[in-house]
Amino acid sequence: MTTLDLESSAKVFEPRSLRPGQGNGTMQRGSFVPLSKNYITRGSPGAVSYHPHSYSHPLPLSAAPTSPVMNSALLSLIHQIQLHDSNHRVTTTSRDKIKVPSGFLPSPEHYRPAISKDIIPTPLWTTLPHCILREGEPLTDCLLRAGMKETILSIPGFPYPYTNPSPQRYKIKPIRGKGIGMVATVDIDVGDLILVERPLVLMAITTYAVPPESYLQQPARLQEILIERLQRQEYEEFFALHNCKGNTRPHIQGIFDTNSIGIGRLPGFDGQCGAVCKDISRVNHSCSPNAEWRFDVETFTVALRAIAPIKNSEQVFVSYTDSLRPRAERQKHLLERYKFECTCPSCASGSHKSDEARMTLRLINEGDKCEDHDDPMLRDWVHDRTKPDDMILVKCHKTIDLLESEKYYRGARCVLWYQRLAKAYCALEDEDNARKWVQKAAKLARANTGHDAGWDAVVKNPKNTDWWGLRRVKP
Ligand SMILES: C[S@@+](CC[C@H](N)C(=O)[O-])C[C@H]1O[C@@H](n2cnc3c(N)ncnc32)[C@H](O)[C@@H]1O
Repeated sequence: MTTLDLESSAKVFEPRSLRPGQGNGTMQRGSFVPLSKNYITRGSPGAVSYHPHSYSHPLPLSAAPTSPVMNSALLSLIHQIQLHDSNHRVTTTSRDKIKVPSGFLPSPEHYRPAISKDIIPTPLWTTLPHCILREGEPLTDCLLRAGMKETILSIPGFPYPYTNPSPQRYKIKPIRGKGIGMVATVDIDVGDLILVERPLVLMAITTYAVPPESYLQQPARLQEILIERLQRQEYEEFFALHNCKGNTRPHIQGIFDTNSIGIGRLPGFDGQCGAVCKDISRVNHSCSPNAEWRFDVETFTVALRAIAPIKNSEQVFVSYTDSLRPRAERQKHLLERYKFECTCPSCASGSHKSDEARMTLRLINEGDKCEDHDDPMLRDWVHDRTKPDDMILVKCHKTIDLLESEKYYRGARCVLWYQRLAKAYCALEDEDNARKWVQKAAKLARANTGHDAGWDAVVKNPKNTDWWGLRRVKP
């Protein structure tokens, strides 16, 4: 575990509150561009203001952190253009074929910069984003490492606007035997957004992968300083969260260890980060989860989306563990780490059927040679006419049957089987099945990435894609 020097940390402590009218408005490295009146600071509705950047970085930065002067409509337009311009660009003119997205779903790490070895992992307490776009929008108190804030602020257009579904699609309420949980208040389809939330707090955790139980254990004082910075409402919301660790460790650490959401890597730091949210941290666990969270650095929010259909009044679940592991291992991990015994259908059934199905899925994943932009299984089938026409259909249907029997729809490896099946039906010119599976692939792509990843265009017209007829069955 990395140890952090509190003495030197004090030098990089940034004030919490955003006061109106600060800064001189000149742009230099390490300072912000003043914001337009569309940016509103906390506690000063409508004020023209920004957060002065008091931290001076010892390293040359590749780009000055900027915050463009533009309104949210313009930001949203730029976002659309950037999305359209990404690797997964789709062309919808009738002349060109629609490109079916290849390989895995896009990685959320496209902003990950090269990390300078000179960066010392000094902690930096700060508040992000540095401004808000709408009155009442929450901010996140962060414990970062040197260089992270600059890298995040150098993302063009940061922070992007975000909106929540209206009316609200969930409520937080007591659940028998599970403390508090989240329940759907409408029917929610696969890929649909349940909510988007700015975390209460966010922490850069480690520079390397470590066992789950120890990875959150920052020195307690660092966490305390972070919590002391919270505004009154967020402070109360943080302390209202569950602490499953009792008095085995400081209370704040217990809350972190119970409620932290692993959000992976953030720009400017090669280690893992975690966030605690007011509502998303209330979602309980199932080994057959119906929802998945994903951190989006541009909006600085966690989005919770359905990965399986959720009916009105049903509980929303995520997975706290590697749910393809055998039941006994999952139970052990959940009991040690979160102090509960899982009673989800897969754990409760007590039969070996679920373990066997999950073991098969694990082996299938491990043996799968699909890489980012190359899927040898599909490529060989398309080009090698000696292979049976239904080879891909049989493999995909077998795997998807297993996934569906286990109600397991998590991650890019799982979505890959739906993508493959959709492509195979396009290649075989089977229009009805192509439409059915392309639609499922599109919904799961959205559930896993937050956007359609190029699949919506394929849904509209599978016959106009570059996969259509690639493996036309000879008459
Ligand atoms: C991140 S919190 C989830 C919200 C929590 N239920 C609450 O009351 O605030 C994790 C804790 O919720 C409880 N929990 C989560 N999933 C559960 C489940 N499937 N069965 C029983 N308890 C569960 C455990 O106490 C666990 O330590």
